[in-house]
Amino acid sequence: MSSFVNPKKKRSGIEDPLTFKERLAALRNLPAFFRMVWQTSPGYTLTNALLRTAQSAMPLLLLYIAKLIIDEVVLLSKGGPQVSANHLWELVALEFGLAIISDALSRGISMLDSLLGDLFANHTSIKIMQHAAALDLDQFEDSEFYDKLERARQQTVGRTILLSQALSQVQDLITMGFLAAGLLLFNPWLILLLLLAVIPAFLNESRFNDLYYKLAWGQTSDRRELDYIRYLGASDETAKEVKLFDLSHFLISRFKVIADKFYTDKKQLEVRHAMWGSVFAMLGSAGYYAAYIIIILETVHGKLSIGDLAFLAGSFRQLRATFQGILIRFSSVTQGAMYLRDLFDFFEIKPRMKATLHPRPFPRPMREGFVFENVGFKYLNSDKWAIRHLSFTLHAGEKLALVGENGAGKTTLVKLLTRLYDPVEGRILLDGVDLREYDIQEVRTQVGVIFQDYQRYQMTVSQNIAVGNIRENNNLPLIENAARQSLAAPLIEKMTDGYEQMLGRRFNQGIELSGGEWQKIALARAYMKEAQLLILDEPTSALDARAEYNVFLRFADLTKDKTAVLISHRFSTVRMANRILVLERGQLAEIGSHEELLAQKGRYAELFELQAAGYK
Ligand SMILES: Nc1ncnc2c1ncn2[C@@H]1O[C@H](COP(=O)(O)OP(=O)(O)OP(=O)(O)O)[C@@H](O)[C@H]1O
Repeated sequence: MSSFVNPKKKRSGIEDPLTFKERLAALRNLPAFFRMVWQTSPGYTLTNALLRTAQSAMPLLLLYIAKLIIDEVVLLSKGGPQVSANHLWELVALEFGLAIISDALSRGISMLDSLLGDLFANHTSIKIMQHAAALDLDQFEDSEFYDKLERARQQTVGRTILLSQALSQVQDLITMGFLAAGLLLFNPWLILLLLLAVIPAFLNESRFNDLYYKLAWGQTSDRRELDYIRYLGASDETAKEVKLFDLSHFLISRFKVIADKFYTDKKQLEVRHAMWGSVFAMLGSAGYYAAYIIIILETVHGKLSIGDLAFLAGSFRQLRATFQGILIRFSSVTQGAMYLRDLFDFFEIKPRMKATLHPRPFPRPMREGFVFENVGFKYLNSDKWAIRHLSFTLHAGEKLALVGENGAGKTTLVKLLTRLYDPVEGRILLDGVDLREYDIQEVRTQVGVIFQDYQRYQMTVSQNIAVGNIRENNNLPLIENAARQSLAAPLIEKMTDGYEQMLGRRFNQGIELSGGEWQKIALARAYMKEAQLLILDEPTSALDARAEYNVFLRFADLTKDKTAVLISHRFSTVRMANRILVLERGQLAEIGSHEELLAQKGRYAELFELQAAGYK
């Protein structure tokens, strides 16, 4: 299979620099987000909301009780022996009780945030995997779709932070409501002063939020390069070449250039932010002290008690601090809310391949085989036909080899046979009925295929083989049998842990295999189920010539009564097939047996001679 990396289209969503208004609009994603959180665990969500509401009343209650205590102390200090201190101690006990409750609430809230966050990340990851599995293969090849999936996937863990931040934001707003109500009751003018103290600071913070965001946005592609260099410079997959080509100096100096530029830009902004931030903080403090002076004067003139003074000054201070907390959190909450859009967009993508309402069962046994009728296919992201005007029959029981130069369309043909894609033009018939009429799951069960770019699962040997028929995951005799058939058994028997041997270097005690060894293991997957059509798309390219020959001899033997398609660039293998189909730029060039095609002296004969000459 050959596919080029597409030049990235303009990436949607988050990467465009958004205005402040647009960022506010992103908050509209939050209700849907909270619905998802609710679905994750209604019990935890409700408890969390209740605890947070209770907690948001605490600052006001504590301040008010402190006021009552101060007033009571003043009264007692002035009063004679007839004044009882009982009430004072009741109040102190009440404050003590509230302080304990408030601590317990905080603990409960952070515990629930953390648990709910974990559950949410798991729930979302599962939803993403389920949704991705339901989509079509060609959707994964659309770069915009892929970006969405990538971001949705990366963001699941980040969203747990959003959860606690968004909840804290709501909680702080309620706290502010309570405190503001307290202030309003005593002196409405103080609210005006408060607004004066915080609004300029808010506007300043928003402006800097925007500047930070724009800076980060402008650096997106450099940042990706930085991540890429970091990966190249320190990863198991690249270590070999980095050493041999002595790339580390080159990579480090490139990294330094970009990273230093980031640092300088960020530093400039940080310094400006710190300067303006202090100016507006001063303004805020001036507002606070103006209010404080008013309260002090009113107290001196006897309009307010000492307790009122403490209460009002405390409320004012706390209101300002809470508001600043909201400001600081604001940018990360909106940023998080914008990423949510990617997640929701991803969930809204629907599969395009239509399932029939009344699917037919796969014929058992297949009688006629597959007929391609003028089949044409082009990939979603390409204007070029990968296959066009293709008509031929794959008879039941036949062994057909596909031959053609790189990019001729061999893998595409296989993908059409397995219904990873549907033809754009023409149709494929199975026993006279359009392949689309059959149950897609049945097609996938009855057709066994091993692609050239098969996955190397970083799992045990037995799991690596069982993926060919994962329902038989625990059926060791079947797995061992498959390994014997693909000629992988002798290799596995030499491993320390045999079938339980972990493969790949990612996990503890995993061992790395050679390309050919991996292929033998992957080939065993083909023998895990009783498929009627078996397809090997060049999964033997890393085997040496003798091993490939043996594998195909065995394959021909084991598929005696089955239909088989094989793709190989080695003609010694290809000639074992009953018929050979030569593809040229997506079209059928020749079809026939090895002898017939040689006699025709066409494309096949030319390619065959070319390879034979190489061995002379
Ligand atoms: N996912 C894809 N998206 C877009 N174009 C693709 C994709 N996969 C393949 N193509 C294009 O379709 C054409 C046929 O590719 P295909 O992989 O079927 O060739 P092939 O004969 O299997 O090649 P090879 O021998 O190199 O494996 C090529 O021009 C290729 O660039």
